[in-house]
Amino acid sequence: MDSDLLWLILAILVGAFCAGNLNRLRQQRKKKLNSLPPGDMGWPLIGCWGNRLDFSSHKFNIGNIWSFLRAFKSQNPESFIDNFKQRYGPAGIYRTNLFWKPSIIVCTPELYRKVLTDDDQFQLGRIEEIVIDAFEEWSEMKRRILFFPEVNKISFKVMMTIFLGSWTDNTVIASMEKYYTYVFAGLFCTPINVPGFAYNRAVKAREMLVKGIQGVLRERKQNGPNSRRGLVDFIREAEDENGEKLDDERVAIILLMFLITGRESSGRTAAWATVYLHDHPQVLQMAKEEQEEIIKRRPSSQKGLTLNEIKQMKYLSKVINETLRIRTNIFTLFREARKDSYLDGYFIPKGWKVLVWQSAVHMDPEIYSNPKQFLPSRWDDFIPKGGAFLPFGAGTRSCIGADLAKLEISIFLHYFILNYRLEQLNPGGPVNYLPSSPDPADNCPAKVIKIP
Ligand code: HEM
Repeated sequence: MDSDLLWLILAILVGAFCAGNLNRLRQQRKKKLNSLPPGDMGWPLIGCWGNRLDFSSHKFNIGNIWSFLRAFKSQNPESFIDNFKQRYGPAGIYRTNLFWKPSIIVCTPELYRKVLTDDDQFQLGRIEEIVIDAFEEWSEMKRRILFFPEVNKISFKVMMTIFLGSWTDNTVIASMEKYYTYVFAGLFCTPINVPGFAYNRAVKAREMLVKGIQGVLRERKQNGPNSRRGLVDFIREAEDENGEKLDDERVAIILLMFLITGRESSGRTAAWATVYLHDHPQVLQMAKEEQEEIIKRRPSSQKGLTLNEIKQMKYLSKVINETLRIRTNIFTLFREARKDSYLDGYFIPKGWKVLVWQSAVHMDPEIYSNPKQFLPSRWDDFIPKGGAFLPFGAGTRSCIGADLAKLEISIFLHYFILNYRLEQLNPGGPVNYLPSSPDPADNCPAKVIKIP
């Protein structure tokens, strides 16, 4: 994966962006240091004892990565930012050192938007490559594929690339996908750990997956640093104050968590959006016109999509919202009452689960008229009242991959809408809502046809 892209993803996940030209900064350092936002550059390892703000030695600075990982591991990622707020005031902008990069963290909506609208230079190359290659392969087959599982494969590849880096061998990714599929199936079956049962297969597959990731990490140690590194490289190199690192098994578990939470949901949403677009030719036409306009405005020297272009896809984002509403990925979210409490005047005993039934809210005719109708235009100037549209959850457990998911889905739809057509075998066929999320019962056999 491009290092720019990796950093973009990190920026989306933690709301940070890295400082730019180091030489220029060094020259102007004295003058500018005083105007840096409040914050600290974390713990030095070697080489920068004198001045924590010496950017020239940031490579040797483990920075704040350990507190970042600790917050993440303790299921309370916000505590990382809360800590800054407590120590340096509520400005919402702080300096730090994360993943060997001196960084500015921004955490107010205004600043967040400002940062994200300033970045024409980001290239989304590797995700685009994965998507384009898959479409070419499908269309060249000239026969039906099972559309939903195939889109999930793309999603898996994108996530592995972000996690492991763009130089990871395709065959390694393919074998890991096979094991991952068993692990995922194991989440929804009876835990009978006896050979021949799905749960036992999942346990074994998990071991193989961990071994596979350990193999990749070992190979990296042998081959030395590589510029196309992935998130995993940063995580496993991080050390705490006592010099402790996460072992490979824990790194593999973090990867598994990302895959389990992100792979099917992004893939499913991209696949349903494609199906809905093809079932609604007028909507498809409007989406296509928007994408063509974006290409027309593009300078001839530019290759591939930029983040700014994705932000211009206003109509497409309504298509994605409408898909997330009508095909809610996780129909209910769970919480547990930690103490006896009251909700809307009703008593909730300690230990009882509270299920937030998302799909009921998303299909409530009082909020969304004709809720079963796929109608992206309902999002024109429509801001749902609090709690009425939360496909990525809310609060401390909300989805950390929401921006990445929207990015991936937008790239997928951009290339599909402009270049391909979906010919389904059974349009409008039955849908399975269990074990967890809506999928076409027949996995949507379809031909992907290249538009001449
Ligand atoms: C359309 C795509 C996606 C949807 C609809 C979605 C939805 C959600 C929802 C509703 C939650 C909250 C669960 C709860 O409150 O109990 C959640 C959590 C989470 N999501 Fe996503 N997600 C998507 C994509 C992704 C991706 C691509 C990633 C990985 C990069 C990801 C990583 C996570 C993680 C790690 C959590 C757990 C956060 C925590 O417990 O602190 N998700 N997601």
